[in-house]
Amino acid sequence: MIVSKYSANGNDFVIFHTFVKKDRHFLAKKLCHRQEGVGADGLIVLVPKDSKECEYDFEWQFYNSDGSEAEMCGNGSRACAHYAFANELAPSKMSFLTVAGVINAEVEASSDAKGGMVLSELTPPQILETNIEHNGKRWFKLNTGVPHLVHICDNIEFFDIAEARELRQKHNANVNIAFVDGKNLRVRTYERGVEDETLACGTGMAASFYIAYKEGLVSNNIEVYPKSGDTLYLGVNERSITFKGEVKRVFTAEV
Ligand SMILES: N[C@@H](CCC[C@H](N)C(=O)O)C(=O)O
Repeated sequence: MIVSKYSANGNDFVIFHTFVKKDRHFLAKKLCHRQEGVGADGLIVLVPKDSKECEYDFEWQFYNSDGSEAEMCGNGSRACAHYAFANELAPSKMSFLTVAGVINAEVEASSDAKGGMVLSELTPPQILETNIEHNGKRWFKLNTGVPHLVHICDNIEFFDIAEARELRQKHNANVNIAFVDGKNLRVRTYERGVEDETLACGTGMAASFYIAYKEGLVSNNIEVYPKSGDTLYLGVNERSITFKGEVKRVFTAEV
């Protein structure tokens, strides 16, 4: 099979397209394995939509590296949009169906086959809890396509992974710490399904940004810096959160 490997600010994915819609959680585990597979945080499979009447361009299946299926993946949505456009499966402005709902994405005109800037509009954020207390820290829980916990911290250099693991289990959510850096935000994320910190998490950056915005700590248009050190541009309007950043096609190969 021919697959492409993408990096969206360090969050990496194996991507392919097929006519066949079926369960692929074993394949995800195999392909994402860092030593014995291609190596990635997740697997994305583009499949055709159910009928011509559907208003989106295609559907996707998303799996974490441990084989679990997730409702959505923000960085994956940008990598997927670039893949779809580069492989002539969709126009540069497209929409596709995820378990969380329809995602709109746009691949910028300056992009080429190797990558470029891609914007994704996430499903409307839902705040679930605003006052979870754990080890003397305040956590927010919200859904930006998948569930996230967010803590606004005063030291982004220290991310307690053991604590993140506990919280992830207890709340079945990804876990983020966010630091207000001037007008912008630094974010680190422990990802469910990867079961470790990743270099970037799109829905995690969006969740952190939304909480910081709601708490009056940042404006409605800011830069967000994930662990990889890259810059993403996040914005919120009355409908949704948009985020934009570079994606790179690392390689395409037969595996
Ligand atoms: N990396 C993703 C999120 C992927 C899903 C997540 N690990 C989960 O299981 O909830 C992103 O960029 O949003």
